[in-house]
Amino acid sequence: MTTLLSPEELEARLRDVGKRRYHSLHPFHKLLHNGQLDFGQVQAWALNRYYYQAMIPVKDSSILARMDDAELRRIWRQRIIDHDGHHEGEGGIARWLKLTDGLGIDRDYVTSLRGLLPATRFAVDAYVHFVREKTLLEAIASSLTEMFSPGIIGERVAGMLKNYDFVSKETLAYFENRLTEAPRDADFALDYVKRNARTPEQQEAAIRALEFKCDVLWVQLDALYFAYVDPKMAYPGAFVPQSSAPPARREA
Ligand SMILES: O=C(O)c1cc(C(=O)O)c2c(n1)C(=O)C(=O)c1cc(C(=O)O)[nH]c1-2
Repeated sequence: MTTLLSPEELEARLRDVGKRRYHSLHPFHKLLHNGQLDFGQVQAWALNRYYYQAMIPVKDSSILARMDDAELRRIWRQRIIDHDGHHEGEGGIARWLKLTDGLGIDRDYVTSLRGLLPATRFAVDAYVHFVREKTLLEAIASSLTEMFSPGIIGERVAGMLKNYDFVSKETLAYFENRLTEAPRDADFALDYVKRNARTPEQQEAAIRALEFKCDVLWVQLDALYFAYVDPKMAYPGAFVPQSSAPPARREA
């Protein structure tokens, strides 16, 4: 890219990345939302995604540490609070564990990360390394997938509630907060990128950063697909579903 885009043109290019590459397009998500996965496959999704959730505040702490402007830090630190909460048992990570609890996976097993697919670990770690190694502009731009997340979250919650009797509004509560947090975070990050990508090279780098992040999300679903939907081989040590159906519900 050699010409400087207007802020509006840059925004259009960034939105176009989502239209082409966001993980809403991945076949695994279509199966998840349309009720075409069995219980064990949904468990595998929740267990692997726990690592993404757990590392988001680590990633945001790295970004925060690179900000030399107190005003910026005051805004960015809210993301860490959203995921960690102020106290034990609060925040997004705790809410994600309510989902894995609801799906009957032992908490210690989830948080031990012993059942993770290797590609989940590598993809998530790549995101953390990216924000440490690239420019602050690229680090912030890489969070812009959140521009697209309210759409997929709405689709996911409605689809899962309709199609799986082993999930409930309570177990999916994680996503409710994201519907307000994600647009707030994405609006701020988009405004930052539009104001601070002032050369064609910086604009190109911001677009590439968002593409990279789409890849981080996409390969996590590739890994789930090849391990649990169309397995050609077992992943040594990874979580093995015990059953394709949830255990029978006991009457209270
Ligand atoms: O459910 C989803 O599809 C989805 C997508 C994304 C995203 O697009 O990166 C995030 C989340 N959820 C999410 O819950 C979350 O906390 C989050 C933080 C970030 C980020 O890059 O800082 N993305 C996302």
